[in-house]
Amino acid sequence: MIGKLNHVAIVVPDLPAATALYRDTLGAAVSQPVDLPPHGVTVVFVTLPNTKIELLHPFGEKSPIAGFLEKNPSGGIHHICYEVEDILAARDRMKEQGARVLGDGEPKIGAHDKPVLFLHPKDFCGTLVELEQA
Ligand SMILES: CC(C(=O)O)C(=O)SCCNC(=O)CCNC(=O)[C@H](O)C(C)(C)COP(=O)(O)OP(=O)(O)OC[C@H]1O[C@@H](n2cnc3c(N)ncnc32)[C@H](O)[C@@H]1OP(=O)(O)O
Ligand SMILES: [Co+2]
Repeated sequence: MIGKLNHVAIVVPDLPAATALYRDTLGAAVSQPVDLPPHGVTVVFVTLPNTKIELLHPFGEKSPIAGFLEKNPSGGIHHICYEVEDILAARDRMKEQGARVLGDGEPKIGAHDKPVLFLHPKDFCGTLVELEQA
């Protein structure tokens, strides 16, 4: 059911430093930072030939990544995002299979203006999974 790997997300303590690392040291194409208040994150996208890397930093008081950064002060891989053709069909299938869909179960519009959902890391081998409608 899942398709392409859309992105791998890394939570970072210092977004300008991480941007410089990917742009100058690794030589990648890096976007400007974008604040996404409904998601509680500021995001920088690194575009690679076959996928993207999402550099994340908490935005606002109630960021869902604040706890992760506290536990991983130098940063770390936070989630992996797979594309699906139909987000609502994917959600219903996940529920039928017994996987926990996070939040209220309704898709939100993600960083690429497409609907996204998150699945509990304890149900997917310790990895937080994001599904994005292609
Ligand atoms: C905009 C966008 C986009 O691409 O379009 C984005 O990606 S936005 C990306 C940011 N948005 C999200 O992440 C939304 C979905 N995330 C959430 O709802 C939350 O972050 C949770 C995944 C439920 C975790 O919440 P919180 O850190 O408050 O819970 P917690 O500390 O009680 O964690 C419960 C257990 O899960 C583990 N845990 C927490 N976050 C984890 C992660 N990212 N990867 C693997 N394990 C993780 C904890 O260590 C703990 O395990 P132990 O009990 O064994 O210690
Ligand atoms: Co993401």
